[in-house]
Amino acid sequence: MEKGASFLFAGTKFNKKKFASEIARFKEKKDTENKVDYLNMFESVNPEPEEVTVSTKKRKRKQAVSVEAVEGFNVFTSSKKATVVNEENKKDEEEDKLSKEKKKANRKMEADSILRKKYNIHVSGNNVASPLKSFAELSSVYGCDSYLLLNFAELGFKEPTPIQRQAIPVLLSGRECFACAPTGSGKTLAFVSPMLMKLKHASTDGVRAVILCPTRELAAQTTRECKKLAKGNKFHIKLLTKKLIRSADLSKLPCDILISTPLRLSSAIKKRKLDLSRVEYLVLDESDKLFELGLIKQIDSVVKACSNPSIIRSLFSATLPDSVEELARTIMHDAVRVIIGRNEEGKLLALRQSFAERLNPPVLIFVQSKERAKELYEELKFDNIRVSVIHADLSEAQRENVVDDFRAGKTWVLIATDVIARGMDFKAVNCVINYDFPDSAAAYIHRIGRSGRAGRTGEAITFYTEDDVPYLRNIANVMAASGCEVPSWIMNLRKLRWKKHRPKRESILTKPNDVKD
Ligand SMILES: Nc1ncnc2c1ncn2[C@@H]1O[C@H](COP(=O)(O)OP(=O)(O)OP(=O)(O)O)[C@@H](O)[C@H]1O
Repeated sequence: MEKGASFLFAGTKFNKKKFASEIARFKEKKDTENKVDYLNMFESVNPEPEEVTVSTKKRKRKQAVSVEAVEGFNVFTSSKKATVVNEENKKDEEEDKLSKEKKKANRKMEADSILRKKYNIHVSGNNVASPLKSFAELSSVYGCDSYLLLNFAELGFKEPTPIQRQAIPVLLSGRECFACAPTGSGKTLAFVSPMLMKLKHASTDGVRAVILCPTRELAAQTTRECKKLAKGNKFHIKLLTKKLIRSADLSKLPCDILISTPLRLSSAIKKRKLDLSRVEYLVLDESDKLFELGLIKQIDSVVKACSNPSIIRSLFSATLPDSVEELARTIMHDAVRVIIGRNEEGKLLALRQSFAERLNPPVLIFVQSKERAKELYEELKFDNIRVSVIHADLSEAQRENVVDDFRAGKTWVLIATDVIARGMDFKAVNCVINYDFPDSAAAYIHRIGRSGRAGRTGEAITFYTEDDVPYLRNIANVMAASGCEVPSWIMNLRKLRWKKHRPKRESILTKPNDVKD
């Protein structure tokens, strides 16, 4: 299965003590009342819809205009009044400008999100550059030299692939990036093109860009690709070979882009044959394989040798194991994460990975419908964990059995929906996993209230996909108030009015429905 996990998830510890009074209030009331209560309590609602603000402003502006028409006759008699009117006009103009800019920014965000959805691009990070609509934008927006576009055409590349659409503008905007896209999806062009565009021309100032590949064969292949893309420009593109290390004085070698394996490059650094202090771009290609091969020490020495403080580092990978994420986090600053692939597949992978690393039963998993509860059960039942499911299609007696088994520790993981879990008392659940994002703040509190009962702390993990991002801010306050560290980009999101948020999600099943075991 493709391991390109296109998911995002966040964990929070829910402090039951801190929320004791709120939970008590919640329990006592009916659902609809609760919703209002919690929305107010955690300020999840924008109390002033934008429409209202805009129309108020319009009214104000109209008033100012009518004042101006009358006051205009008095311009010479009352300069004070004229100044006031002028100032008001200026203020109005500024407000107008701001509102236009805001609308433009909103339109751009919408267009970006439509494009990302179309190409299954998932991003995280602040102010992520817009995805490319076409290769032509490289020239119209980013001033790309014509040779590169000619080379694309000559190679028969008509449209950017999804990873190219997003990773290229991210790197061109000067951001660090870690990108995950399936094998054969055009990652090489995604990191080589911005490199060529930023380096602009060949120089003899020493090594300016480094690409690390896990094996000699891959390094040689990347060198060939790189040369094809740079055709027409006189860049010095070198593959670090044994022969090159032996024969040349590397410090004098004209080299714009150096491609190597970590082993070979770190050994050249050790022998003080290379100065990498001017490197502006460092790419770790196939970073998942670099780790599999245990090359962390060598990678580390290369990262350290590339000591230019304004260096842009990027990681490209076909899968996204924890080791790669961890490295990305330690070596990069303010990096943008770009993932190409399916959301639901990512969630399932994340769940399996989390169980493989640590399973601390009892674990309660919430999904948004009984169909999805059954699907997730189908996926997990053959994994080596004791899992069961509870949904409305089970008889009363069956449901009771399921709950009894869970309480007795016979099953470790229970999959449930909000409806069925309401009112059931699962004692001492260690971890609640919101596999599907809750559809309201009330549901979130209901769910995480199942963990860490009787004053103990519990863990809550919430998976979210692109569809859920607009609603993240609405649970952020609850998370923050319970002592969880919430990333600033989530806190900076706009608060939305909670609609019943239950987006249509892709099936959880990795096998088509008609394939039976
Ligand atoms: N925009 C494009 N349109 C058509 N073909 C492309 C495009 N970009 C790259 N290719 C071609 O797709 C193939 C795969 O590209 P590439 O090797 O870069 O993929 P990759 O994601 O790096 O895969 P791997 O993980 O196997 O290294 C290559 O033959 C490349 O020339």
